[in-house]
Amino acid sequence: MKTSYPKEDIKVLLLEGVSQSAVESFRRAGYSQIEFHEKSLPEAELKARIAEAHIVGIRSRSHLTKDILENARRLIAVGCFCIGTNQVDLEAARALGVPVFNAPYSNTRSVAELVIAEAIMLLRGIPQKNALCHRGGWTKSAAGSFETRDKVLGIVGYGHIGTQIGVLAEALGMRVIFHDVETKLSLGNARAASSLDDLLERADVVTLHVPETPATKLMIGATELAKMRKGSLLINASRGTVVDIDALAAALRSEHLAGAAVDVFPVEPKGNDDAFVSPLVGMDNVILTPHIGGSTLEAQDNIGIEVASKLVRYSDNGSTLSAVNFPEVTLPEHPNSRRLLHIHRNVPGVLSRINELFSAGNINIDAQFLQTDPQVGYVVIDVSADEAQAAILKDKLAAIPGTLRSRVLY
Ligand SMILES: NC(=O)C1=CN([C@@H]2O[C@H](COP(=O)(O)OP(=O)(O)OC[C@H]3O[C@@H](n4cnc5c(N)ncnc54)[C@H](O)[C@@H]3O)[C@@H](O)[C@H]2O)C=CC1
Ligand SMILES: O=C(O)CCC(=O)C(=O)O
Repeated sequence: MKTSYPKEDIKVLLLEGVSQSAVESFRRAGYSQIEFHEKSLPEAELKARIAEAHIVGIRSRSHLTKDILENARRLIAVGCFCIGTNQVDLEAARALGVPVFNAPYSNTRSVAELVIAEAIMLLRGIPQKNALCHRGGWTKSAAGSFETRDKVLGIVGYGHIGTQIGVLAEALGMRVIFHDVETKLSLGNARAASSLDDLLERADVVTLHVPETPATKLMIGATELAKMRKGSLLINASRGTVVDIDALAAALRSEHLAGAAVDVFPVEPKGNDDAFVSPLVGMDNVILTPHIGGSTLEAQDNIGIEVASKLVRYSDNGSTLSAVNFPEVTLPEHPNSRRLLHIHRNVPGVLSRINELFSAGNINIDAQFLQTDPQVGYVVIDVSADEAQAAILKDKLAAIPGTLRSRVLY
């Protein structure tokens, strides 16, 4: 059957060593042209490779800027094999008619477990004791070493990760307070702090779980660090832009903070062979991890399956359920119809032009699905048409002013 993109022609570009479960999911779904890279690509190479691809899968390192997306003429969808989507210019992707998918849940437990482990380690002063032992030292002492029980954990960003941390922390006997821009249902005995400052002033351990947005950029700077309790601890496994890293280094040097655990950095190496540079390097009381909060085999395996299946579903069936930048439609299968997709700028008149086209051609519409957001309209039309009629319709759809993408799916 003639479609706009026969499956065997669809090129899938997978970067940053996304799990093999993703590769297997694409193969099982009948996609054979899969290009897999262990690392992120340098910008020029990324631009060149993505220009050939119909589907691209990335993690947090590859920045899909407006320029790169506009150059990716064949691209139909982007998969972020992670939670964060700040590395993609979502507006630019939407304006080009490209939905972006992610995995909003699959690695949250892994981050939560790491944060709890780090809170225990920091409260016991283990990072500095461990470092000293490695240098042949020995400090058998209880000074500066605390149980988690009855300590106050302040969670900034009480979403999927923050709430799980709260539940795990309460099981250890910690008292949990949180701050969020939204009103949130408290789980267990957790209580909302009256403000970020209130949280910073009360918590023994502050842990950050907000997304990267303009509002969270440098949310924790010198002023906020000064508000934290003397001897308290900071954990950041959210995004490197959330904390002023030089101010954090200064707060640790002055011993206002007793320690920190940092998984994300304003500038991160592009891959495992690149050097890591940070003002926190060499501080024994700081746990440094290479952005591996969500890097467990379980999480990566699940993410691979979750995101690949969303991309396959969009490519095979047109469903955009859970796209982060795009009108969402869930579509039933109509195997006896032909399915046409039309993505357009949401301006008056497009829908009537689409419908006129079918009535003028005397083509029966078996089902029609429409979803819009203020910028983009997405229409899926199942029709009784033969192959030649579908091809003509697709060309006519493509000629409607305001069209971003059109496609014969099956
Ligand atoms: N280190 C790692 O490997 C990983 C890091 N992450 C990062 O963690 C972030 C959080 O993940 P989830 O909990 O799943 O996201 P989520 O979306 O479920 O929760 C984020 C919470 O932050 C709140 N928030 C947003 N802006 C805020 C602000 N200005 N002030 C206070 N609260 C604000 C939201 O209302 C929401 O409740 C992700 O966006 C990602 O950047 C996620 C997974 C792995
Ligand atoms: O594992 C990754 O590549 C990124 C994890 C992360 O930061 C996320 O899921 O937002």
